[in-house]
Amino acid sequence: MRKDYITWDQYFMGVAKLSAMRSKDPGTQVGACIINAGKRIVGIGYNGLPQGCKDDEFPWGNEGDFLQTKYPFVVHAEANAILNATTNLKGSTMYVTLFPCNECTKLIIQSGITEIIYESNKYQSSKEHEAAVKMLKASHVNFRQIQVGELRYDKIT
Ligand SMILES: O=c1ccn([C@H]2C[C@H](O)[C@@H](COP(=O)(O)O)O2)c(=O)[nH]1
Ligand SMILES: [Zn+2]
Repeated sequence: MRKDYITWDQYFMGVAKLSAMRSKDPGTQVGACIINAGKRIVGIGYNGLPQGCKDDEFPWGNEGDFLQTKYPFVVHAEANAILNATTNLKGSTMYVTLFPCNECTKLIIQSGITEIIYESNKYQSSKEHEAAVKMLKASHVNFRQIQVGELRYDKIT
């Protein structure tokens, strides 16, 4: 039997990372993968524009006038994963490449997801992060950080 197979955490975070690679955002690419209690993938998403909004007709910058930035337009990866879900999400787990913002946190809680496994926490000193953590704790949604590193395509044969 092979001994160097990947763990469930590496597998599902790997799927989230693969999903993030579909993002057109030049700044931050985020991917999310939701699994049910039976370790089946039930939702997947990345940060991108809503249906019908063409990637080359909207701004991708992050500075200047609000309407000239991506912020009012991009659907967050977690929201897309929840909206793409194929089943009820009660008791499910979300793997996400970036700690969810406060807005995604509300959706996660309301959808019934009870665990978040994330990798990057690059906005941990923001007020949004503080609000997200406060809501997650109040709602008893568990969260933990894992580091799985870079996806290696040369390992796929
Ligand atoms: O919970 C989150 C938070 C952010 N995102 C997306 C939204 C944007 O496309 C990028 C953030 O861009 P920055 O240039 O790092 O400000 O990440 C998300 O999908 N989920
Ligand atoms: Zn968000």
